[in-house]
Amino acid sequence: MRNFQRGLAIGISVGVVIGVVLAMSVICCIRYRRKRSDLCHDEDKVSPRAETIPIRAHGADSSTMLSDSHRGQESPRTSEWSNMPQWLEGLKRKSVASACGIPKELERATYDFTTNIGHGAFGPVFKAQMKTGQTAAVKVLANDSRQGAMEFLSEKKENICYVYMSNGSLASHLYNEKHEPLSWDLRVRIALDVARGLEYLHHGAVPPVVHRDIKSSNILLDRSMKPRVADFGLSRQKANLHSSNVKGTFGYVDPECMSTLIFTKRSHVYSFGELIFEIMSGKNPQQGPMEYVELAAIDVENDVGWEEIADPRLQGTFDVQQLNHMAALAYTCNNPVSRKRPSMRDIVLTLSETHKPRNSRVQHGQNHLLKQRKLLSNWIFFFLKINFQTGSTRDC
Ligand SMILES: Nc1ncnc2c1ncn2[C@@H]1O[C@H](COP(=O)(O)OP(=O)(O)OP(=O)(O)O)[C@@H](O)[C@H]1O
Repeated sequence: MRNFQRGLAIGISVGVVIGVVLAMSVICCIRYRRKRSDLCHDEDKVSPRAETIPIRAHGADSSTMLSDSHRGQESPRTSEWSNMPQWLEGLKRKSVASACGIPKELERATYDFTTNIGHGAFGPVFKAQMKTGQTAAVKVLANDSRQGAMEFLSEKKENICYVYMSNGSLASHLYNEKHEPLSWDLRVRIALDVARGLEYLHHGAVPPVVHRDIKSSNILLDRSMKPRVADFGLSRQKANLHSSNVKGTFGYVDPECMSTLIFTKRSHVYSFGELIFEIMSGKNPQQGPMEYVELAAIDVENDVGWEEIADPRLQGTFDVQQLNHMAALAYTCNNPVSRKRPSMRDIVLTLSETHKPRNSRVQHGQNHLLKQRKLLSNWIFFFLKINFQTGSTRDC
């Protein structure tokens, strides 16, 4: 009996010890997993994540649509890859490859990668006719890519396929002779739509996103010439960004950012100012300093007198008042001191007012004139009344 009791006690103790050890291992395991997933989330917070930006009507991101439906799928790494040319190396990466489904589909959709529609810093871009009936633009990382594989992955992560923008880039319409010159009205509308996209990134997206590479070749136009901001390779989900080196494209980069190495929303505003001047003048900021803006600014008084910057391709067919408003706005965007630049919200308000149909602007102007006249007549009446009263007092 005593032996039995001792055995029972030992059994229970061993059982308890095993139970405790097991419970502790389970707890450790759970804690470890939680920690890992927290780490992953933290990485997400600072990593570039273009794919999380929702598309808006006039919106900012052109990089989702097709890829969203494939998010998280694993890529089938089959032997099909082994026959791919070397410059398709980027497609081998599982997250990139997963975006468009199986590589065979991509090959078929791009007619064996023969439908080249452009070439960027990462490599070639192809037009793809997907089985779903959608047309896509497919970006591929070239071996001699000017931008790194990491940036390619950060932009494309799961987004190698883009909504196809049949009218190509804004840059091509501004500079390529094969396109008709953009009308003035279209230029104003494009500037306003791009501003709305950026306003959304700054004030609508949570957390805010800074694109860091606003330029005319990253503005793509759909078949009804509606613009979308593309190329989120350098974008970040933070309001202020410290960077060890300056990112962006020469000519559009905020000079203040070059010295502080801090990229803010207002650095974005600077690039947008350059873009407005580019849209109005047809001169590419990448081709050198915008001295013509400073020269024109000398003759400007009360925000009037900017006409000389107008693109010669417009042949004088532009609204002078709109041009003056927009140039004055762009000039404030390019203020060397970032805190003196307007916010994207202010910019949208100003551009919307500029874009209003002429009639309502004239109406607005007339109302203003009427108010001024009324004020003047009130003053005259008041002045005469006083004089009359003093006159009659004197007479007494
Ligand atoms: N979604 C798209 N629809 C139609 N054409 C596109 C699309 N994306 C890119 N392209 C074409 O491919 C060209 C290269 O695009 P990509 O974004 O790779 O480079 P980029 O923006 O011109 O230059 P960089 O990579 O130096 O910023 C564009 O100028 C455009 O003509």
